[in-house]
Amino acid sequence: MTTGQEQSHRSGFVSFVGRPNAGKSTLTNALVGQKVVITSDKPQTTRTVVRGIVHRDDAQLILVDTPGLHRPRTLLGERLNDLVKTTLAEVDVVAVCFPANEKIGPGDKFIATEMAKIKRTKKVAIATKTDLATSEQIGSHLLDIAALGTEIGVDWAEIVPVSAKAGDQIALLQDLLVGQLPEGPQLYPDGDLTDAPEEILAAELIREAALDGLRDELPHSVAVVVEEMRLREDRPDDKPLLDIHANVYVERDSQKGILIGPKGSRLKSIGTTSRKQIEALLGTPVYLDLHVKVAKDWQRDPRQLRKLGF
Ligand SMILES: Nc1nc2c(ncn2[C@@H]2O[C@H](COP(=O)(O)OP(=O)(O)OP(=O)(O)O)[C@@H](O)[C@H]2O)c(=O)[nH]1
Repeated sequence: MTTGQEQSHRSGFVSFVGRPNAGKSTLTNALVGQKVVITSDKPQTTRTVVRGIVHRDDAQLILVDTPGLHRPRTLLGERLNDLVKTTLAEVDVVAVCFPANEKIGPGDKFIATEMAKIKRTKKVAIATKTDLATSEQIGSHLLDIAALGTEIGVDWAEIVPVSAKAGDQIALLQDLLVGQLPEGPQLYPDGDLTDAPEEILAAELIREAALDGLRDELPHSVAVVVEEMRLREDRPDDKPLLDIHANVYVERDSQKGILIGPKGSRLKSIGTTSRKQIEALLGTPVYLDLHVKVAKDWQRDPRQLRKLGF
């Protein structure tokens, strides 16, 4: 039993929402202090619910990254929206991201209105990407966020301007989010940055590298599955090597050609880029074996979706 002298410990779950490209993934990484979630300049590329974990002496903040809420166009889109809603009803805090360099629009309003329906969860508003806005813009953006709250009936527990890129106000945001958490024990062991299986993290990094430089319509067609990941046997203890075999799935032959590139050049650079990132994340040298495969129209096929982990 505590005597009242000790500092209380808080723990809980926070989820970032906001329209595509609002900066949710970048913010998750900035708060955790390490890259655990893929970021991309293509909207709606975040698919897996990966948690980043912030460890502090006084608190544990578990960040749940969700795909952007959007009107579903395919079966995949519907699954994503279901995933988002289930996640949001279970977290302690929903942090709604409004990019400071853009006016609040119908998309933001749609999301904030959906959030207003989730009564139990506390809501925090975050003005993201403040490095892209002038102080006048930031000022009126904050007023707009407050006005939106009044209009749709959301009581913002906090309204915080931040820049994940510049690292501005990230520590303050961390404090404010911790302040919204209930008292509770540490939920994850020290040092865990995420509870996503390493296979999922590796698959996300490969997917991110594969998407780099692709045109708008292709990102939705790319899925990555790590088929096998294991330490190679008969290696000296101080020279481990992790073997990873992964498949990159696309929906059509033409897309396969694009991903592979002339003489396999694109696939090779996808492999090199993602291998380095996986090595940095897991701290082990990696041998990465990548194959591109066609899974016809996988986004519309429930069986294939399950196989690809959705
Ligand atoms: N200048 C600047 N750019 C940022 C900042 N945060 C994110 N970005 C950029 O904005 C783009 C989108 O960022 P993400 O973090 O992937 O956005 P998201 O909300 O997770 O996107 P979805 O997965 O599409 O929902 C990327 O190109 C980021 O580099 C920031 O603080 N400043």
